[in-house]
Amino acid sequence: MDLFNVLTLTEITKRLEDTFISSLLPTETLPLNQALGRILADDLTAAEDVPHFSRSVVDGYAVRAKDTFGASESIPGFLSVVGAVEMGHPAAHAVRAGEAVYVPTGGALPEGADAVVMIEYTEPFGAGQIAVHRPSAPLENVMSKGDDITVGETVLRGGTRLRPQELGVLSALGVNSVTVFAPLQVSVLSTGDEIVPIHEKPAAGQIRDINSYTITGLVEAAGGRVRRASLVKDDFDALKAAVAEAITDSDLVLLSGGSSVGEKDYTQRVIQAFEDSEILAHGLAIKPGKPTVVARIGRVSVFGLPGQPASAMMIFKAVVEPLLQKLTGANALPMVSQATTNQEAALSPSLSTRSVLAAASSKIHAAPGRTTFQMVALEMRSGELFAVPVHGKSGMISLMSRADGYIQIEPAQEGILQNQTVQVILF
Ligand SMILES: Nc1nc2c(c(=O)[nH]1)N[C@H]1C(S)=C(S)[C@@H](COP(=O)(O)OP(=O)(O)OC[C@H]3O[C@@H](n4cnc5c(N)ncnc54)[C@H](O)[C@@H]3O)O[C@H]1N2
Ligand code: MOO
Repeated sequence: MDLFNVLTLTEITKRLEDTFISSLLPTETLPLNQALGRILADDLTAAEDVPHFSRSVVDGYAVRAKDTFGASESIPGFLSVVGAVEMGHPAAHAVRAGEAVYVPTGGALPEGADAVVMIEYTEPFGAGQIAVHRPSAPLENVMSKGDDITVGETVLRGGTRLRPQELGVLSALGVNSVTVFAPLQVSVLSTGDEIVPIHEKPAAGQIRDINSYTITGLVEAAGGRVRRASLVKDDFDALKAAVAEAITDSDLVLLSGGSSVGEKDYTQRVIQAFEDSEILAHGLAIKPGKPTVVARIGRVSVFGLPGQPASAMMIFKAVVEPLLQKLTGANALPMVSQATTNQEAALSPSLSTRSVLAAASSKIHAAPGRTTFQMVALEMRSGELFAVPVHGKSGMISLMSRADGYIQIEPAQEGILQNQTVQVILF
């Protein structure tokens, strides 16, 4: 196959960074309830303490801890109850020596008190007295002012993807709108004369369009916005027109099919027909997914993903997603792990990926000189987690559906031995 300009994963990642990562990305300010999954543009400093008053974390009696020292089941301490805290109000009574104030969970800690005894360790003793059966340590059952978040603290870093818990931090601080990076606009173009829309029954020789759905899903899961997902025939002019339209409103164009060097594989020729275009790579030293085109038209990054559904997904995960993350301002982690062993890889996982360590259930072969991606299913066997290779042709979509994740075998590695610990990057 006459692919030229074949680059390794490390090389293409570097080229992509050099070509596309510019300094400032567009931002927008959104109400907090629309910011889930978006990437915070700037560091956020707490303007107040959370909580901004000391609170009880249990239902019980606010006390001075030293008044309870030595209290036990057989020799309780006795305290006078001088009041009760109302939720949503500051404590109306201070606690002095020998006194206690009832406080519900989350209620304000009265002045003078430094601990709360849980109600189950007390007993009413008549005449406004309680018996305390257990000693309390200072600050026991108390969340002090600023314990959760301290004023002046950098609570969130720019580049953080906002998960539900980050929205929680922002709400605790009363931040009701946030500045986030604008999502990347993406066009998904699936090519092939044999591909039919999924509502059609394919005739012999035809197949339904899988890639539009898998690639759209991958883009959306990575925080991008799909402007269009269209099917295009294997026709130079039709493909050129589709790409011309896509680059008017997209930051990233993802073609699939036609990236090889067959007679009707137009991707590379169409890209080259645009002014100010550049082929960064045609062919990657990656398995699967070797016939990939990586290019630039103006400031738009254009990928010709392999037509095989599993390969197209894999190339997206390995090459496109790290770029997409970078371009949307996600945390400045390195785009590629330089790791040569799995131990190192475990320490430098790629962007926004989650991984687990597991033992390889069998020997896994690798393609010499290429980065090999091996799909695996995870299985628990007698309390140990195993990565079981999922084998099949890269045209099989069920292969991806059976896989929980994949392992990345570096070009210098010969393969994986049975029982060797591997890092499984989860889908
Ligand atoms: N002589 C050689 N032929 C091929 C080589 C090679 O090294 N030498 N590499 C093979 C590999 S590996 C791949 S991957 C494919 C990639 O080729 P293309 O990117 O040009 O893709 P197509 O030929 O158009 O399609 C390949 C395959 O995928 C199916 N396909 C395409 N689009 C979709 C879609 N949207 N939904 C579902 N399936 C799709 C298509 O029907 C083909 O079966 O090249 C090999 N050939
Ligand atoms: O490399 Mo192809 O992308 O195996 O299917």
